[in-house]
Amino acid sequence: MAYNIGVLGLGTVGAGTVDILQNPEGRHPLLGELNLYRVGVRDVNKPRNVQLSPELLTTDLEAIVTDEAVDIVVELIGGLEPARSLILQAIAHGKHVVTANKAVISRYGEEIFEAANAAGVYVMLEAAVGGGIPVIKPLKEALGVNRIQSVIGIINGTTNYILSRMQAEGSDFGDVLADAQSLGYAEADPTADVDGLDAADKMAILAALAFGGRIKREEIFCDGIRHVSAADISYAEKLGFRIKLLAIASRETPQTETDRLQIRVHPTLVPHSHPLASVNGVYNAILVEGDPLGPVMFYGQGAGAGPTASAVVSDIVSIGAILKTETEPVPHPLLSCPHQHYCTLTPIEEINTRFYVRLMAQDVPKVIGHLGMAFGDRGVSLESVVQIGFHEGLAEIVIVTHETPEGSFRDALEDVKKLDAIASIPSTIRVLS
Ligand SMILES: NC(=O)C1=CN([C@@H]2O[C@H](COP(=O)(O)OP(=O)(O)OC[C@H]3O[C@@H](n4cnc5c(N)ncnc54)[C@H](OP(=O)(O)O)[C@@H]3O)[C@@H](O)[C@H]2O)C=CC1
Ligand SMILES: N[C@@H](CC=O)C(=O)O
Ligand code: NA
Repeated sequence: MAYNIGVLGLGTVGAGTVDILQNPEGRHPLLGELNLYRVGVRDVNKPRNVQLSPELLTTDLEAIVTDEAVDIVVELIGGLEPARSLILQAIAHGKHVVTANKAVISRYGEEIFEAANAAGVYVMLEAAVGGGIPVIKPLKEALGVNRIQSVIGIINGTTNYILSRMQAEGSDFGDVLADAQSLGYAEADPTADVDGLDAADKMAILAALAFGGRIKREEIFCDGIRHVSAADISYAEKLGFRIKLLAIASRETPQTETDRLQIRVHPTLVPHSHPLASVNGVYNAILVEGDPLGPVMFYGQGAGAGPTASAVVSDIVSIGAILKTETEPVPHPLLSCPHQHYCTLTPIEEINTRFYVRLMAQDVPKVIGHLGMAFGDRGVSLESVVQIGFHEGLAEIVIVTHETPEGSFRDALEDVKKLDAIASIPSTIRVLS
Protein backbone atom coordinates (compact mmCIF):
# COMPACT_ATOMS: atom_id res chain seq x y z
CA MET A 1 0.00 0.00 0.00
CA ALA A 2 1.37 3.45 -0.89
CA TYR A 3 0.75 6.61 1.12
CA ASN A 4 0.42 9.90 -0.71
CA ILE A 5 2.56 12.72 0.60
CA GLY A 6 1.69 16.36 -0.06
CA VAL A 7 4.67 18.62 0.64
CA LEU A 8 4.15 22.36 1.22
CA GLY A 9 7.39 24.22 0.45
CA LEU A 10 10.44 23.31 -1.63
CA GLY A 11 13.10 25.54 -0.07
CA THR A 12 16.07 24.31 1.99
CA VAL A 13 14.17 21.69 4.02
CA GLY A 14 11.56 20.89 1.35
CA ALA A 15 14.28 20.09 -1.20
CA GLY A 16 16.17 17.95 1.36
CA THR A 17 12.94 16.07 2.10
CA VAL A 18 12.12 15.44 -1.56
CA ASP A 19 15.69 14.25 -2.11
CA ILE A 20 15.32 11.52 0.56
CA LEU A 21 11.85 10.54 -0.68
CA GLN A 22 13.23 10.19 -4.22
CA ASN A 23 16.23 8.12 -3.11
CA PRO A 24 14.91 5.36 -0.83
CA GLU A 25 17.67 2.81 -1.57
CA GLY A 26 19.57 1.68 1.54
CA ARG A 27 17.12 3.42 3.85
CA HIS A 28 14.09 2.09 5.77
CA PRO A 29 11.94 -0.14 3.52
CA LEU A 30 8.80 1.85 4.41
CA LEU A 31 10.19 4.70 2.31
CA GLY A 32 9.33 2.54 -0.68
CA GLU A 33 5.67 2.90 0.28
CA LEU A 34 5.68 6.71 0.33
CA ASN A 35 4.53 8.40 -2.84
CA LEU A 36 5.49 12.05 -3.44
CA TYR A 37 2.09 13.20 -4.71
CA ARG A 38 2.16 17.04 -4.84
CA VAL A 39 4.56 19.84 -3.89
CA GLY A 40 3.25 23.34 -3.17
CA VAL A 41 5.43 26.41 -3.79
CA ARG A 42 5.10 30.14 -4.35
CA ASP A 43 6.77 30.16 -7.76
CA VAL A 44 6.71 27.05 -9.97
CA ASN A 45 9.34 28.50 -12.33
CA LYS A 46 12.07 29.01 -9.72
CA PRO A 47 15.23 26.91 -10.22
CA ARG A 48 15.32 24.07 -7.65
CA ASN A 49 18.01 21.91 -6.04
CA VAL A 50 16.01 18.76 -6.87
CA GLN A 51 14.58 17.38 -10.10
CA LEU A 52 10.79 17.12 -10.08
CA SER A 53 8.31 16.42 -12.83
CA PRO A 54 6.54 19.75 -13.41
CA GLU A 55 3.06 18.29 -12.93
CA LEU A 56 3.85 17.65 -9.23
CA LEU A 57 4.35 21.37 -8.59
CA THR A 58 1.49 23.73 -7.79
CA THR A 59 0.98 27.12 -6.22
CA ASP A 60 -2.44 26.02 -4.89
CA LEU A 61 -1.52 24.83 -1.38
CA GLU A 62 -5.15 24.64 -0.27
CA ALA A 63 -5.80 22.12 -3.04
CA ILE A 64 -3.10 19.89 -1.50
CA VAL A 65 -4.39 20.00 2.09
CA THR A 66 -7.97 19.32 0.99
CA ASP A 67 -7.20 16.66 -1.64
CA GLU A 68 -8.87 13.36 -0.71
CA ALA A 69 -5.94 11.39 -2.07
CA VAL A 70 -3.38 12.96 0.27
CA ASP A 71 -2.63 10.95 3.45
CA ILE A 72 0.16 13.05 5.02
CA VAL A 73 0.72 16.81 4.67
CA VAL A 74 4.30 17.98 5.24
CA GLU A 75 4.37 21.69 6.09
CA LEU A 76 7.74 23.26 5.23
CA ILE A 77 6.81 26.79 4.20
CA GLY A 78 7.64 28.38 7.57
CA GLY A 79 6.18 31.56 9.10
CA LEU A 80 2.85 31.88 10.90
CA GLU A 81 0.36 32.36 8.07
CA PRO A 82 -0.67 30.68 5.84
CA ALA A 83 1.20 27.83 7.61
CA ARG A 84 -1.17 27.75 10.62
CA SER A 85 -4.34 27.81 8.51
CA LEU A 86 -3.02 25.16 6.12
CA ILE A 87 -2.12 22.84 9.02
CA LEU A 88 -5.59 23.31 10.54
CA GLN A 89 -7.25 22.74 7.16
CA ALA A 90 -5.21 19.58 6.63
CA ILE A 91 -6.27 18.29 10.08
CA ALA A 92 -9.92 19.16 9.37
CA HIS A 93 -9.64 17.05 6.22
CA GLY A 94 -8.31 14.08 8.20
CA LYS A 95 -4.67 14.39 7.12
CA HIS A 96 -1.75 13.61 9.38
CA VAL A 97 0.73 16.46 9.52
CA VAL A 98 4.51 16.62 9.73
CA THR A 99 5.99 20.07 10.29
CA ALA A 100 9.37 21.73 10.96
CA ASN A 101 7.63 24.95 11.99
CA LYS A 102 8.51 25.80 15.60
CA ALA A 103 7.11 29.33 15.24
CA VAL A 104 3.60 27.99 14.56
CA ILE A 105 3.73 25.12 17.05
CA SER A 106 5.05 27.25 19.94
CA ARG A 107 2.30 29.84 19.41
CA TYR A 108 -0.66 27.81 18.16
CA GLY A 109 0.16 24.38 19.59
CA GLU A 110 -2.98 24.34 21.76
CA GLU A 111 -5.29 25.01 18.81
CA ILE A 112 -3.43 22.60 16.52
CA PHE A 113 -3.14 19.67 18.96
CA GLU A 114 -6.74 20.01 20.14
CA ALA A 115 -7.88 19.89 16.53
CA ALA A 116 -5.58 16.92 15.83
CA ASN A 117 -6.73 14.98 18.91
CA ALA A 118 -10.38 15.61 17.99
CA ALA A 119 -9.77 14.50 14.40
CA GLY A 120 -7.72 11.45 15.44
CA VAL A 121 -4.67 12.49 13.42
CA TYR A 122 -1.01 13.01 14.31
CA VAL A 123 1.02 16.18 14.19
CA MET A 124 4.71 15.31 14.26
CA LEU A 125 7.49 17.87 14.66
CA GLU A 126 10.88 16.25 15.17
CA ALA A 127 12.48 18.68 12.70
CA ALA A 128 11.17 21.70 14.58
CA VAL A 129 13.76 21.42 17.40
CA GLY A 130 17.42 20.58 16.92
CA GLY A 131 16.96 19.92 13.18
CA GLY A 132 18.15 16.37 12.54
CA ILE A 133 18.83 15.53 16.20
CA PRO A 134 16.25 13.10 17.57
CA VAL A 135 15.03 14.92 20.68
CA ILE A 136 11.25 15.29 20.45
CA LYS A 137 10.63 11.56 20.15
CA PRO A 138 13.12 10.67 22.94
CA LEU A 139 11.44 13.19 25.26
CA LYS A 140 8.02 11.71 24.47
CA GLU A 141 9.11 8.08 24.68
CA ALA A 142 12.50 7.01 26.03
CA LEU A 143 12.69 9.72 28.71
CA GLY A 144 8.98 9.69 29.52
CA VAL A 145 9.37 7.88 32.84
CA ASN A 146 11.93 10.38 34.14
CA ARG A 147 11.12 13.40 36.28
CA ILE A 148 12.95 16.06 34.28
CA GLN A 149 14.86 18.67 36.30
CA SER A 150 16.39 20.72 33.51
CA VAL A 151 16.81 21.07 29.77
CA ILE A 152 19.69 23.25 28.60
CA GLY A 153 20.44 23.61 24.93
CA ILE A 154 22.25 25.25 22.11
CA ILE A 155 19.26 25.06 19.80
CA ASN A 156 19.87 27.67 17.15
CA GLY A 157 22.35 26.69 14.46
CA THR A 158 22.67 30.16 12.94
CA THR A 159 23.76 31.90 16.15
CA ASN A 160 26.05 29.03 17.15
CA TYR A 161 27.65 29.18 13.71
CA ILE A 162 28.08 32.97 14.05
CA LEU A 163 29.50 32.83 17.59
CA SER A 164 31.84 29.95 16.69
CA ARG A 165 33.24 31.82 13.66
CA MET A 166 33.58 35.03 15.68
CA GLN A 167 35.45 33.02 18.32
CA ALA A 168 37.73 31.17 15.91
CA GLU A 169 38.48 33.97 13.43
CA GLY A 170 37.53 37.19 15.17
CA SER A 171 35.17 37.64 12.17
CA ASP A 172 32.67 40.39 11.90
CA PHE A 173 29.08 39.53 12.91
CA GLY A 174 27.53 40.78 9.63
CA ASP A 175 29.82 38.77 7.31
CA VAL A 176 29.27 35.55 9.22
CA LEU A 177 25.49 36.03 9.24
CA ALA A 178 25.55 36.28 5.43
CA ASP A 179 27.38 32.91 5.30
CA ALA A 180 24.83 31.30 7.63
CA GLN A 181 22.07 32.55 5.33
CA SER A 182 23.76 31.22 2.20
CA LEU A 183 24.19 27.80 3.86
CA GLY A 184 20.41 27.65 4.45
CA TYR A 185 20.65 27.74 8.26
CA ALA A 186 18.96 31.09 8.90
CA GLU A 187 15.23 31.74 8.95
CA ALA A 188 13.67 33.73 6.08
CA ASP A 189 13.89 36.69 8.48
CA PRO A 190 17.17 36.06 10.36
CA THR A 191 16.01 38.40 13.14
CA ALA A 192 14.29 35.34 14.59
CA ASP A 193 17.69 33.64 14.91
CA VAL A 194 19.84 36.57 15.97
CA ASP A 195 17.40 37.90 18.57
CA GLY A 196 16.89 34.49 20.19
CA LEU A 197 13.23 34.18 19.15
CA ASP A 198 13.79 30.92 17.25
CA ALA A 199 15.55 29.37 20.25
CA ALA A 200 12.70 30.52 22.50
CA ASP A 201 10.12 28.94 20.15
CA LYS A 202 12.08 25.68 20.32
CA MET A 203 12.49 25.78 24.10
CA ALA A 204 8.73 26.38 24.51
CA ILE A 205 8.23 23.07 22.68
CA LEU A 206 10.96 21.17 24.57
CA ALA A 207 9.82 22.45 27.97
CA ALA A 208 6.19 21.50 27.28
CA LEU A 209 7.31 17.93 26.55
CA ALA A 210 9.85 17.76 29.38
CA PHE A 211 7.66 19.25 32.11
CA GLY A 212 4.27 18.01 30.90
CA GLY A 213 2.39 21.29 30.54
CA ARG A 214 1.81 24.02 27.99
CA ILE A 215 4.12 27.01 27.92
CA LYS A 216 2.97 30.53 27.08
CA ARG A 217 5.58 31.43 24.48
CA GLU A 218 5.34 35.17 25.16
CA GLU A 219 6.36 34.62 28.81
CA ILE A 220 9.80 33.26 27.90
CA PHE A 221 12.55 35.81 28.58
CA CYS A 222 14.59 36.20 25.43
CA ASP A 223 17.78 38.09 24.61
CA GLY A 224 19.80 37.60 21.42
CA ILE A 225 23.44 37.89 20.37
CA ARG A 226 23.51 41.31 18.68
CA HIS A 227 25.30 42.91 21.64
CA VAL A 228 27.97 40.18 21.96
CA SER A 229 31.23 41.73 20.78
CA ALA A 230 34.57 40.26 19.72
CA ALA A 231 36.02 41.90 22.85
CA ASP A 232 33.63 39.98 25.14
CA ILE A 233 34.37 36.71 23.34
CA SER A 234 38.08 37.30 23.84
CA TYR A 235 37.83 38.36 27.52
CA ALA A 236 35.48 35.45 28.27
CA GLU A 237 38.03 33.07 26.74
CA LYS A 238 40.74 34.45 29.01
CA LEU A 239 38.49 33.96 32.03
CA GLY A 240 37.87 30.32 31.03
CA PHE A 241 34.50 30.66 29.26
CA ARG A 242 32.93 30.37 25.78
CA ILE A 243 29.95 32.55 24.90
CA LYS A 244 26.97 30.52 23.67
CA LEU A 245 23.32 31.36 23.08
CA LEU A 246 21.70 29.03 25.62
CA ALA A 247 18.06 28.12 26.05
CA ILE A 248 17.56 27.06 29.66
CA ALA A 249 14.52 25.50 31.30
CA SER A 250 14.51 24.12 34.82
CA ARG A 251 12.21 23.30 37.66
CA GLU A 252 12.47 25.86 40.42
CA THR A 253 14.22 24.53 43.52
CA PRO A 254 13.22 24.28 46.25
CA GLN A 255 9.89 23.36 44.71
CA THR A 256 7.00 25.62 45.66
CA GLU A 257 3.30 24.84 45.65
CA THR A 258 2.98 26.45 42.24
CA ASP A 259 5.84 24.27 40.91
CA ARG A 260 7.22 27.11 38.80
CA LEU A 261 9.55 26.72 35.83
CA GLN A 262 12.46 28.99 34.95
CA ILE A 263 12.75 29.38 31.19
CA ARG A 264 15.02 31.82 29.38
CA VAL A 265 17.13 32.34 26.29
CA HIS A 266 20.24 34.51 26.39
CA PRO A 267 23.94 34.63 25.52
CA THR A 268 25.76 32.88 28.34
CA LEU A 269 29.34 32.45 29.51
CA VAL A 270 29.78 28.68 29.62
CA PRO A 271 32.84 27.27 31.47
CA HIS A 272 35.31 25.52 29.14
CA SER A 273 34.81 22.29 31.08
CA HIS A 274 31.03 22.21 30.43
CA PRO A 275 29.90 19.81 27.65
CA LEU A 276 28.04 22.60 25.83
CA ALA A 277 31.19 24.77 25.57
CA SER A 278 32.66 22.63 22.79
CA VAL A 279 29.52 22.51 20.62
CA ASN A 280 30.48 24.58 17.59
CA GLY A 281 29.27 25.65 14.16
CA VAL A 282 25.82 24.51 13.06
CA TYR A 283 25.88 21.75 15.66
CA ASN A 284 23.24 21.85 18.38
CA ALA A 285 23.19 20.02 21.70
CA ILE A 286 20.50 19.52 24.28
CA LEU A 287 21.47 18.44 27.77
CA VAL A 288 18.59 16.89 29.73
CA GLU A 289 18.83 16.09 33.41
CA GLY A 290 16.26 13.56 34.57
CA ASP A 291 15.47 11.51 37.62
CA PRO A 292 16.54 8.71 37.78
CA LEU A 293 18.49 8.79 34.48
CA GLY A 294 20.81 11.70 35.34
CA PRO A 295 22.32 13.73 32.50
CA VAL A 296 21.87 12.76 28.86
CA MET A 297 22.99 14.86 25.89
CA PHE A 298 21.66 14.95 22.34
CA TYR A 299 24.13 16.28 19.77
CA GLY A 300 24.09 16.77 16.02
CA GLN A 301 23.41 19.18 13.18
CA GLY A 302 20.63 21.54 14.13
CA ALA A 303 19.96 23.08 10.72
CA GLY A 304 20.57 22.60 7.02
CA ALA A 305 18.78 20.70 4.26
CA GLY A 306 19.90 17.10 4.80
CA PRO A 307 19.95 16.92 8.61
CA THR A 308 16.55 18.61 8.96
CA ALA A 309 15.04 16.49 6.20
CA SER A 310 16.25 13.39 8.05
CA ALA A 311 13.94 14.33 10.94
CA VAL A 312 11.05 15.25 8.62
CA VAL A 313 11.16 11.97 6.74
CA SER A 314 11.56 9.90 9.91
CA ASP A 315 8.29 11.44 11.13
CA ILE A 316 6.62 10.59 7.81
CA VAL A 317 7.85 7.02 8.14
CA SER A 318 6.56 6.81 11.73
CA ILE A 319 3.10 7.87 10.55
CA GLY A 320 3.36 5.45 7.61
CA ALA A 321 4.08 2.65 10.10
CA ILE A 322 1.02 3.57 12.16
CA LEU A 323 -1.19 3.73 9.06
CA LYS A 324 0.07 0.30 8.05
CA THR A 325 -0.74 -1.36 11.33
CA GLU A 326 -3.92 0.42 12.42
CA THR A 327 -7.04 0.64 10.28
CA GLU A 328 -8.46 3.49 12.40
CA PRO A 329 -5.56 5.39 13.95
CA VAL A 330 -6.42 6.74 17.40
CA PRO A 331 -4.09 9.20 19.15
CA HIS A 332 -1.24 7.07 20.44
CA PRO A 333 -0.63 7.97 24.11
CA LEU A 334 3.12 8.36 23.56
CA LEU A 335 3.06 10.17 20.23
CA SER A 336 0.13 12.56 20.59
CA CYS A 337 0.11 15.70 22.74
CA PRO A 338 -2.30 15.40 25.67
CA HIS A 339 -1.30 18.50 27.73
CA GLN A 340 -4.15 20.49 29.22
CA HIS A 341 -2.73 22.98 31.75
CA TYR A 342 -0.30 25.89 31.44
CA CYS A 343 2.93 25.93 33.47
CA THR A 344 3.72 28.95 35.66
CA LEU A 345 7.01 30.65 34.78
CA THR A 346 9.24 32.50 37.25
CA PRO A 347 9.72 36.18 36.32
CA ILE A 348 13.31 36.80 35.14
CA GLU A 349 13.92 39.28 38.00
CA GLU A 350 13.52 36.43 40.50
CA ILE A 351 15.90 34.00 38.80
CA ASN A 352 19.34 33.59 40.41
CA THR A 353 22.23 34.02 37.97
CA ARG A 354 25.88 35.01 37.90
CA PHE A 355 26.83 37.96 35.69
CA TYR A 356 29.83 39.11 33.68
CA VAL A 357 30.00 42.91 33.44
CA ARG A 358 32.46 44.96 31.36
CA LEU A 359 32.80 48.61 32.36
CA MET A 360 34.85 51.61 31.27
CA ALA A 361 35.95 53.69 34.26
CA GLN A 362 38.13 56.69 35.08
CA ASP A 363 41.47 55.37 36.27
CA VAL A 364 41.21 57.10 39.67
CA PRO A 365 41.80 55.91 43.23
CA LYS A 366 38.98 53.99 44.99
CA VAL A 367 37.04 53.18 41.80
CA ILE A 368 37.15 49.44 42.50
CA GLY A 369 36.09 50.11 46.09
CA HIS A 370 33.10 52.18 44.94
CA LEU A 371 32.07 49.45 42.54
CA GLY A 372 32.25 46.86 45.31
CA MET A 373 30.13 49.08 47.56
CA ALA A 374 27.51 49.74 44.87
CA PHE A 375 27.04 46.02 44.21
CA GLY A 376 27.34 45.11 47.90
CA ASP A 377 24.64 47.60 48.93
CA ARG A 378 22.19 45.64 46.74
CA GLY A 379 23.34 42.31 48.17
CA VAL A 380 25.33 41.38 45.06
CA SER A 381 28.68 39.83 45.95
CA LEU A 382 31.57 39.83 43.51
CA GLU A 383 33.53 36.74 42.56
CA SER A 384 36.27 38.58 40.64
CA VAL A 385 37.19 42.09 39.55
CA VAL A 386 39.94 42.47 36.95
CA GLN A 387 41.29 45.53 35.21
CA ILE A 388 42.01 44.15 31.77
CA GLY A 389 42.99 47.12 29.66
CA PHE A 390 43.28 50.83 29.17
CA HIS A 391 41.57 52.62 26.23
CA GLU A 392 41.37 56.33 25.47
CA GLY A 393 42.19 57.27 29.02
CA LEU A 394 39.70 54.84 30.53
CA ALA A 395 40.32 51.65 32.46
CA GLU A 396 38.45 48.58 31.16
CA ILE A 397 37.24 46.49 34.09
CA VAL A 398 35.58 43.07 34.01
CA ILE A 399 33.54 41.87 36.98
CA VAL A 400 32.05 38.44 37.55
CA THR A 401 29.41 38.27 40.28
CA HIS A 402 28.34 35.41 42.49
CA GLU A 403 24.79 34.12 41.99
CA THR A 404 22.25 36.84 42.63
CA PRO A 405 18.57 37.45 41.86
CA GLU A 406 18.51 39.26 38.52
CA GLY A 407 16.38 42.05 40.01
CA SER A 408 19.09 42.86 42.61
CA PHE A 409 21.75 42.86 39.89
CA ARG A 410 19.72 45.26 37.75
CA ASP A 411 19.22 47.62 40.72
CA ALA A 412 22.96 47.51 41.48
CA LEU A 413 23.78 48.27 37.85
CA GLU A 414 21.58 51.38 37.96
CA ASP A 415 23.57 52.53 41.02
CA VAL A 416 26.87 51.76 39.30
CA LYS A 417 25.85 53.86 36.26
CA LYS A 418 25.44 56.85 38.59
CA LEU A 419 29.01 56.62 39.96
CA ASP A 420 31.11 59.60 38.78
CA ALA A 421 34.01 57.34 37.78
CA ILE A 422 31.95 55.07 35.50
CA ALA A 423 31.99 56.22 31.86
CA SER A 424 30.01 53.35 30.31
CA ILE A 425 28.95 49.72 30.71
CA PRO A 426 29.46 48.17 27.24
CA SER A 427 28.22 44.70 28.21
CA THR A 428 26.53 42.50 30.75
CA ILE A 429 26.24 38.77 30.01
CA ARG A 430 24.85 36.01 32.21
CA VAL A 431 27.19 33.24 33.39
CA LEU A 432 26.14 29.58 33.61
CA SER A 433 26.11 28.49 37.25
N1 LIG B 1 16.54 25.79 7.14
C1 LIG B 1 16.77 25.01 8.18
O1 LIG B 1 17.91 24.60 8.43
C2 LIG B 1 15.66 24.62 9.09
C3 LIG B 1 14.39 25.09 8.89
N2 LIG B 1 13.37 24.69 9.73
C4 LIG B 1 12.02 25.13 9.48
O2 LIG B 1 11.58 24.56 8.23
C5 LIG B 1 10.65 25.41 7.60
C6 LIG B 1 11.13 25.70 6.19
O3 LIG B 1 12.37 26.35 6.28
P1 LIG B 1 13.32 26.55 4.98
O4 LIG B 1 13.24 25.35 4.13
O5 LIG B 1 14.62 27.01 5.51
O6 LIG B 1 12.58 27.77 4.26
P2 LIG B 1 12.82 28.34 2.79
O7 LIG B 1 12.54 29.80 2.87
O8 LIG B 1 14.10 27.86 2.24
O9 LIG B 1 11.65 27.63 1.94
C7 LIG B 1 10.30 27.96 2.09
C8 LIG B 1 9.52 27.29 0.97
O10 LIG B 1 8.14 27.52 1.19
C9 LIG B 1 7.56 28.10 0.03
N3 LIG B 1 6.57 29.09 0.51
C10 LIG B 1 6.75 30.00 1.48
N4 LIG B 1 5.62 30.70 1.66
C11 LIG B 1 4.73 30.22 0.76
C12 LIG B 1 3.40 30.54 0.43
N5 LIG B 1 2.74 31.50 1.07
N6 LIG B 1 2.79 29.83 -0.54
C13 LIG B 1 3.45 28.86 -1.21
N7 LIG B 1 4.72 28.49 -0.93
C14 LIG B 1 5.34 29.18 0.03
C15 LIG B 1 8.67 28.74 -0.75
O11 LIG B 1 8.31 28.74 -2.11
P3 LIG B 1 9.29 29.29 -3.28
O12 LIG B 1 10.48 28.37 -3.25
O13 LIG B 1 8.52 29.16 -4.53
O14 LIG B 1 9.63 30.70 -2.89
C16 LIG B 1 9.83 27.81 -0.43
O15 LIG B 1 9.87 26.74 -1.33
C17 LIG B 1 10.54 26.65 8.52
O16 LIG B 1 9.46 26.48 9.39
C18 LIG B 1 11.85 26.63 9.29
O17 LIG B 1 11.74 27.26 10.53
C19 LIG B 1 13.58 23.83 10.78
C20 LIG B 1 14.82 23.32 11.01
C21 LIG B 1 15.98 23.71 10.21
N1 LIG C 1 17.20 28.97 11.70
C1 LIG C 1 17.23 27.78 12.48
C2 LIG C 1 16.97 26.62 11.59
C3 LIG C 1 16.65 25.41 12.34
O1 LIG C 1 15.76 25.33 13.14
C4 LIG C 1 18.60 27.63 13.13
O2 LIG C 1 19.51 28.37 12.75
O3 LIG C 1 18.74 26.81 14.04
NA1 NA D 1 14.98 17.21 16.02
